[in-house]
Amino acid sequence: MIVAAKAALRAEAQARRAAVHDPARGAEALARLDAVLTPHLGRPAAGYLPIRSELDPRPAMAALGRAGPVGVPVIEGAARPLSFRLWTPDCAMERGPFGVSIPSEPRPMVPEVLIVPLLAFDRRGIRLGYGGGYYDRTLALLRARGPVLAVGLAYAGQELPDLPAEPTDLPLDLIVTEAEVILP
Ligand SMILES: Nc1nc2c(c(=O)[nH]1)N(C=O)[C@@H](CNc1ccc(C(=O)N[C@@H](CCC(=O)O)C(=O)O)cc1)CN2
Ligand SMILES: Nc1ncnc2c1ncn2[C@@H]1O[C@H](COP(=O)(O)OP(=O)(O)OP(=O)(O)O)[C@@H](O)[C@H]1O
Repeated sequence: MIVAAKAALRAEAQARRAAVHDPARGAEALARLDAVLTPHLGRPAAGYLPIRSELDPRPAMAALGRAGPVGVPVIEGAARPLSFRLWTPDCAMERGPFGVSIPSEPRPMVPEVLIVPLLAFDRRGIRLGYGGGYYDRTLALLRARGPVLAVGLAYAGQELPDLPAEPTDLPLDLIVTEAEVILP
């Protein structure tokens, strides 16, 4: 039931995000993201390299990278948590699974602060992703090891009133949009 409801929402959420994708909105969201991340500069962090109409977090990742290690996610296989490879703005990249760019050099790192991509979110911090369950498995693993800050980065137009949630869905700690910072 929930799995089918999520699948139907994904197509709608992709279209909604594509419709609000915009560099000016992205810049406003990144200004808010910088303010949120400033107290965490120096902690190991992870961002992501955007695909489709995802908001581009690379300016924030570059700032984090001047203060500490920054990684990006790598799919290790279905039903497995993500791993993270060290990323710098000029590092050599290659094409990974699902057309996502990953650093060619597999220098592993473990993030404590994560900028998380998403298709849709709600005010409770529930997120809808592409459906692999990768971030849920990854956050479960990282949170079992120590304190983690998971920050969803999205356009305000990606909000939906009440996303269907499974027991494995772990809420985000914060959601940053061009309009506001949401504390679930
Ligand atoms: N930029 C970015 N990097 C990321 C993620 C992400 O959401 N965004 N991920 C977050 O987990 C992981 C990649 N996960 C992904 C999973 C599926 C698809 C995808 O395109 N799925 C197809 C369906 C494919 C199928 O059914 O076989 C689709 O949505 O059309 C893309 C990325 C790791 N890196
Ligand atoms: N920690 C977990 N342990 C076992 N199964 C999990 C876990 N997290 C998620 N799953 C499974 O993965 C499936 C897909 O998860 P979900 O719909 O939350 O993906 P998503 O958050 O949209 O995708 P992604 O995180 O890859 O962007 C779920 O239906 C669930 O069965």
